[in-house]
Amino acid sequence: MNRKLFQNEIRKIVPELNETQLEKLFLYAELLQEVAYALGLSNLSREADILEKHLLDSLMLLPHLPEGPFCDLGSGAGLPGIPLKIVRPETEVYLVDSRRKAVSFLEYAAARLGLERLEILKARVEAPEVPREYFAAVVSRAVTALSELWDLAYPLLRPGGKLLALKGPRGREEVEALQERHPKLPIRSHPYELPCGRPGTVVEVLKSSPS
Ligand SMILES: C[S@@+](CC[C@H](N)C(=O)[O-])C[C@H]1O[C@@H](n2cnc3c(N)ncnc32)[C@H](O)[C@@H]1O
Repeated sequence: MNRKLFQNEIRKIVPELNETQLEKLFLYAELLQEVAYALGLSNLSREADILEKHLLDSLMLLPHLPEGPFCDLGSGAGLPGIPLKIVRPETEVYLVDSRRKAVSFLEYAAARLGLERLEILKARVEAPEVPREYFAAVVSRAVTALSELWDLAYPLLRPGGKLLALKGPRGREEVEALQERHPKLPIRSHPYELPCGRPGTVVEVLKSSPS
């Protein structure tokens, strides 16, 4: 996907996107291509693939993302957290990853992109320094199966908050496994398809408010 096509696709999701945000998305794509790939934090080396399969894919979460602070669990090179932060600059965001290499890249990228109200934590998400019952959403891609992800995200979410997981073709099986464990848990699946034809699903799991 070239830059022009990317721009058109992004504007379908974020009609109010401004030039600064667009420039930041392109700069972030360059950092993924030049730095994250060399560090082994990204498996894609072509800008066209990075724009579509990393950035556009991450932004598929946006229509489901509530207002309020969110945490990217197992952020790696910043996916999906950094693209979401670029288009929601006022939102408080935590990027959490246990790997030093990932955190060093995240700190470098945040400085180059001039991102504020951004906490980068080198920690396992189970660790006490990650706020509990605080986040309106926990977002995550390519970290672990949905059932385990729910166990990790649940304590971080405020009541009424939601887990938003980007899942590939195995998403349906993972939803069924979680639903079997928790029959009453409100789970919704939002399927999508990237322009290259690759299917994905945003899985949304709600932490109920006490009644
Ligand atoms: C395959 S990478 C995916 C990175 C990124 N989310 C993406 O989509 O490209 C998984 C990342 O999750 C991190 N991770 C796995 N379990 C974690 C945990 N319990 N706490 C914090 N980070 C974790 C790993 O260190 C790794 O960087």
